[in-house]
Amino acid sequence: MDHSMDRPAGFRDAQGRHGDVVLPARPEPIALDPATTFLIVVDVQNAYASPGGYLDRAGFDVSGTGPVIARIARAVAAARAAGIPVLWFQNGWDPAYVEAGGPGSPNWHKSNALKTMRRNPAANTQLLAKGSWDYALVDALTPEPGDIVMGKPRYSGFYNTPLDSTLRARGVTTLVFTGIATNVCVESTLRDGFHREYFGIVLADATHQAGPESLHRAALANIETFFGWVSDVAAFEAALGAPSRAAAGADLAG
Ligand SMILES: NC(=O)N/C=C\C(=O)O
Repeated sequence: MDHSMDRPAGFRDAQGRHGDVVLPARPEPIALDPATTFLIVVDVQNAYASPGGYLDRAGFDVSGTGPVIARIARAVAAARAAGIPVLWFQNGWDPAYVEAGGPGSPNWHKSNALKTMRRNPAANTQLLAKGSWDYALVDALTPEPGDIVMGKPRYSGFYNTPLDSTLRARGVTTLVFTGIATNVCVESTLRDGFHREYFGIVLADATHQAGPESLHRAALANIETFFGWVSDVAAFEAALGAPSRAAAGADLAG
């Protein structure tokens, strides 16, 4: 069924933004135009989502990532059906770790991946190294032709990447975020986007934290209050006229 007639065309939201799609969100609904919107999938790599990956080895709980990945797949399908481009980030560095920075870089001191490797050199693991299983996107999510796959060397997707020029060349104003981790790379990229005049929206149930769940909630509260908008996958699907599994009574966790 074509739901496009159910939506008010040319809606102007509380921010005065104009868009054909109205997305229910906190702190208020936000209008978006699929022609000027990107869906960003942040770092859904084995490192961040799979047992045996970097976060798991560093002592972070990744047991809740499965349902999140399933909801990311739904958001990706809804975006593609609406003509919204999908951009996949992969966090990491060259196998020699030049891009990670040495002791002169705060990244060298703060990265838990680098610290985990230094703590146990005998394990000889190459966490987040390009070309490794750890760096690869999870098997359940596969970019398609027409998607953009972009590496990034730090938490923010804007730092030392062609993200800004890629978006500006396409007239993009609005970024819809999914991925891992809510409180690190998702929040960092959304914040950097805010400072470059991009409207950032997080689909909360398509993100997962690094650390305790309280960090996920805190990041979302911070984003909702200061930097952007918070919505969810069922609302995104419904706003785009995609069939929503939630509306059909399906298990949201699945
Ligand atoms: N993708 C992320 O949010 N990464 C979080 C931590 C790290 O990369 O060490």
